[in-house]
Amino acid sequence: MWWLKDVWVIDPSQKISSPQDVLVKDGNVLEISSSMTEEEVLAKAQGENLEIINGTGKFVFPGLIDVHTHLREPGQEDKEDILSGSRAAVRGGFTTILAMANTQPPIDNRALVEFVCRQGERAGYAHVLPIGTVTKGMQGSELVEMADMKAGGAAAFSDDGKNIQNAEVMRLALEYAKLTGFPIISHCEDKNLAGDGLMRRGVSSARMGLRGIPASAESVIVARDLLLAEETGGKLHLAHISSAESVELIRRAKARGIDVTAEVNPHHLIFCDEEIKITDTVLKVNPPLGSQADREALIEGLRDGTIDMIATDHAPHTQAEKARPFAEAPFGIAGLETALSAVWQYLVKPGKLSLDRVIEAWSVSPADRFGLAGGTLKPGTPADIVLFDPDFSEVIDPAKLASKARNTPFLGKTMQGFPVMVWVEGRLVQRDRTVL
Ligand SMILES: NC(=O)N[C@@H](CC(=O)O)C(=O)O
Ligand SMILES: [Zn+2]
Ligand SMILES: [Zn+2]
Repeated sequence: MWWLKDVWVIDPSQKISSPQDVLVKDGNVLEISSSMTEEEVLAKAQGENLEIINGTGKFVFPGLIDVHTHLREPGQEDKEDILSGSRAAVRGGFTTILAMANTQPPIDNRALVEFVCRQGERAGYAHVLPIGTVTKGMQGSELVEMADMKAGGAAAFSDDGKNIQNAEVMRLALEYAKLTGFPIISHCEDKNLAGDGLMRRGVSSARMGLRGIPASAESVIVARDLLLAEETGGKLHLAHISSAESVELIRRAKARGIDVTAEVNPHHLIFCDEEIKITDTVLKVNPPLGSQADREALIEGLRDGTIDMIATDHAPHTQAEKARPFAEAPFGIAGLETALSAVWQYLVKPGKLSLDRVIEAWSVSPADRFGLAGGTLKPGTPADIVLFDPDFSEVIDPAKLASKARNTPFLGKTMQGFPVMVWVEGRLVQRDRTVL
């Protein structure tokens, strides 16, 4: 049994944000209360071994749920695999991760869904839930067998990495997915507008002489998908929203009652196109980083609830791939191990976002939208818990990363604010930044 003493508990699902004590027993949260005596706790332990953690100055919140991670297994295990990715997850404070379907082969049938579930269970760290593709082979034309994949353990459907260009296929997908109750996760990118662009089109791309991707490459598909969601009554989730224009479209759609949710990645909240260097591909990501005005609009959208969730879009790549010239390197930023710290340091500490809102957006909302366990510390629920130390500082050292990937903009930097203990179903899986 665990007694987390004098911690600041943030649980937006129960409207708690105050100093409390937390008891964890038999894999579940037993009790949250602000007045526990040693006698009471010992009586509850019923002779079981009791570990007391002094949490003064630290936060406890429900484990983060990341609805957008690329774990690369099967097929590209040199970039990441389910074991390394789920270890990286608990190191970063995530107790549940949704694994994107753009593996090799893509997760487009029940057998593959079951394979990902099984590898996640074997790894035994964060809960790993597979996202199935929307179309067979991610080819954008023929729908997968959604009900069968749901029965196998899929949690959502997405052709992430590629946009479904054919609007009729997207319409059918939204309609058909209603049978499962799952959202279709859309990677909004018009292929023709994006062309072979390398970064967001604007002053910076012009200055660097790099081919640009206009903001409209995203927003025209956001608009299309919102219209299709309205027409079908289907559930839509928009991945990695990156522009002010998209935020405004979502705001209006929500006012109309369209069943849409949206996520934003930490890198779009923290960096902008001006920071990209042609000699360093680490900020080469899809969708590309926008302008400062986009970044501000994304923060405002997250604050006012237009954007529901934060998600890492953890996109691991090998060092050899990322060492290629800018035009040839793959898009993607690895995020699992640094994302929470980055959000703490760049957004919460400077007062741009409250920690309560961050937990709501990274734990409660994902659980609600995708119908997942977690996102709460309600007594009787599985203890997926994070103890976060805002003062803990660490150099992002490649030797310490649990992920196979090194493509993070924070490599070598000193960061502050980290999860220092993480439990999955009451089992301690990370302590003092070491995965157990
Ligand atoms: N985000 C990225 O830049 N890359 C992702 C694909 C994606 O999320 O669209 C990847 O799979 O590497
Ligand atoms: Zn994508
Ligand atoms: Zn992605």
